[in-house]
Amino acid sequence: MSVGPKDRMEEQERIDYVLKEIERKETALYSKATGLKEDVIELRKTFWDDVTVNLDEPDDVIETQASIKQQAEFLAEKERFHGKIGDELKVLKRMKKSPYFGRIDFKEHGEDQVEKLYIGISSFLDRQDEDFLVYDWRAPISSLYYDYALGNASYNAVNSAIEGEISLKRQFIIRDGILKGLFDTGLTIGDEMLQEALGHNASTDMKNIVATIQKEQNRIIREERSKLLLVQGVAGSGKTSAALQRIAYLMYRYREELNPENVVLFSPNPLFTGYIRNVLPELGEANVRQTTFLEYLREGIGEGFTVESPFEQMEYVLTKENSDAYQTRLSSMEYKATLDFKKLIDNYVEKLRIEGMQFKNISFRGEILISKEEISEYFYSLDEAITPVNKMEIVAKWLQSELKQYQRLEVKKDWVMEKVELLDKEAYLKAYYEAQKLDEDMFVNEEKVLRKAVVRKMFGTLRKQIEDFDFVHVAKNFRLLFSTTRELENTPNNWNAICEQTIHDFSNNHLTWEDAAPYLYFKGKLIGDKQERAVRQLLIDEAQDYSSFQFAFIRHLFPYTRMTLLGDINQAIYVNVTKENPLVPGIQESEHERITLTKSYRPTKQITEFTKAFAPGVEEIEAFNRDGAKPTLIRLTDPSHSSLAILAERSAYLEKGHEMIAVICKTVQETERVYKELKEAVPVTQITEETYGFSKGFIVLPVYLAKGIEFDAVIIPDGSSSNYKEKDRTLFYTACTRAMHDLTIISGEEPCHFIKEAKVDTYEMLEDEIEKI
Ligand SMILES: Nc1ncnc2c1ncn2[C@@H]1O[C@H](COP(=O)(O)OP(=O)(O)OP(=O)(O)O)[C@@H](O)[C@H]1O
Repeated sequence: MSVGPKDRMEEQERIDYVLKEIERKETALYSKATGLKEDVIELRKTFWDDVTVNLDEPDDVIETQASIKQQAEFLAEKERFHGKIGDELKVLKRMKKSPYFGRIDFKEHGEDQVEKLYIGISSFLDRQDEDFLVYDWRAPISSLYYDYALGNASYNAVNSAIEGEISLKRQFIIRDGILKGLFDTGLTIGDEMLQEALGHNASTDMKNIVATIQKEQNRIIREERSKLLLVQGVAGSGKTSAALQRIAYLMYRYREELNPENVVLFSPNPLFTGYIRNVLPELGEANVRQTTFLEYLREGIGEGFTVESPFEQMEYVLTKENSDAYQTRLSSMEYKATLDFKKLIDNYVEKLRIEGMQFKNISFRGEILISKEEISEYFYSLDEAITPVNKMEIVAKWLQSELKQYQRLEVKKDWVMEKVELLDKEAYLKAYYEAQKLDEDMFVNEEKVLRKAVVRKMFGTLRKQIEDFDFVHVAKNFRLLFSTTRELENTPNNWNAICEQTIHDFSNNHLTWEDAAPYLYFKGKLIGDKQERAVRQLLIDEAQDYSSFQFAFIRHLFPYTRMTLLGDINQAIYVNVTKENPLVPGIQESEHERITLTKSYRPTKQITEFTKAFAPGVEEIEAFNRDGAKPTLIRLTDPSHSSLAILAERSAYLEKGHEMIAVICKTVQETERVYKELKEAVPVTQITEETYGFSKGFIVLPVYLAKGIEFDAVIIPDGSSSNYKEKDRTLFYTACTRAMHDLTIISGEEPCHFIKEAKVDTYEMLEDEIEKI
């Protein structure tokens, strides 16, 4: 459909009009904000003037408290209001650049008038606050824009479906208030806009996609019925984008009930967390709780252990094939990823209800006050039917009261007076005033009070230990699981060897990644865990990398939470976790909705056509129709020329205008080697597990840190058959699909067999070109 100059002029006039209205609103808000700011400053200055302070009688104290509270609330309300205006102003500032991106003309059945609906990042009303000049993209009516072509259409209003007809669907590219592009389309969202969105250079910050959300992605964003939403999507199909717009949608839809703290997003690594941090603020929403599962586990496990990261586990798998313990470790990983292992833990906890629970002595100044045997005796004297967690609560109460007795005895001992001198000034004064209040001999009292103060302070640590259930020897109990449960049914053949290996790691206070979630789960079974009851929505990106055990544990931790799992089985890079992953089609899950995305938007058509030949899965992969050069394979007779080849490709890509060029390696070992060689020649950044952000330029990183991220061009420095074997298929596929515009694979004479699976006309081959230079 063609758009004429008249349409263009009319649309620009409307943009100008809306911009003027935005500016008017902005001015009004600014003056309101300035007034409020002055009020807040004044209120802070004169806070105490309006508070009646009288502490003579208990009644007066209560009245004073009420008065302070009232004044504080008044101030907080003003500050909140000021903050809200600030947020509104931020949105208006963004709207001034591009007030909207879409328009649909919709005639509701039974109405005479066609309504022109303009859709942008936020709603904007006219000056009478009556008509919408712009509709928020998340408003129910805006779903028309994403879900329908021209013709019959409907959307869900409060209680019913509104039916009608769309007679026009128009898309705008507006930059700094100027109309740069205008397309009418009969399709859902036209190709032109997508071409424009995807044709840009890659960025260090992810962009929002609200202007070009596709119908399938819109389903993910707006799905509200299911408790569990499973999204399997091929590389670059917009899973992360949909997840973030979904959060923005839910925050809008449930703005009365949902705060940023009620939503948690698990992402694969800190670099990725940094990469997506701007999407929600750009849409006018605050960032929700974002963390990695590793961080979450480390926090729960505490400081007693070093916890291996999934990346360290991965590096082990990829580089330690020759170590003696390798096979045992692999089967340990496999088994500990399963629900069988969870069952084993559950059975073991059941056994501990009857016997064998390990405790720690409660000691004070080198002397055992309450022995572990006494604690055990008390524990097992309680009714067997009570769960261990509830029993621990009872034991803790008992210990606190026992402690009180010891505290009383301790006060009279000689050592106490020596410690009195070490009391800080505040504690000393407190004790002194307390003594003064007692109606007896001041001198005698002072010593008594000071003694008590010293002992109370020193017993404080013990009380805290009991409060934290630190009288239970969780680590020893877990370790004993591996020495008392030998040769069980359903355990792997080499269970004994696995047990020895686990005990060895444990004795060094080290938890492998495969043990981390099981240990925390076990800990929770004994002393209770931090169930996240306030969390309403949990989104897990790269969900293909979680094991069945980890999922079961997450469900246990988030009992009242709706979950969205997004991932790609093709990119499951961790060993043995995929078998029972809920993303695998056919895996039984109750009350769930499954959405599959098959179109890949990130890479050019040429890259997708090449990579889909060796994609590990069986599902269809459809390329988005964006043109680029075919991927290049550079075969070297002398592999030591690899750096030269990388540098030549880098120069060519810079010349093409690429700003983010990544050399993606298989392992950290390879990354370090390549980085060392390259940094002698050009500025280059190495990305490690601790990297929280990166700038544009030339970077080197292992594939598992590139998960979820994209680059203008990707160079794979060693795609030889000696480096990538069949078991590395998902790694190789993940590395290749990070490229938006260009992909180069360098190999020795024998490229990995995945490349041979691709048709020869899907890539360019250069042989010995570099060597000729
Ligand atoms: N509807 C869309 N409009 C514009 N851009 C889109 C759209 N969908 C996806 N993209 C772009 O495609 C790229 C890939 O998206 P995203 O990272 O969300 O995909 P993904 O499925 O999470 O990828 P992967 O699994 O490979 O990490 C991003 O640049 C994103 O902005």
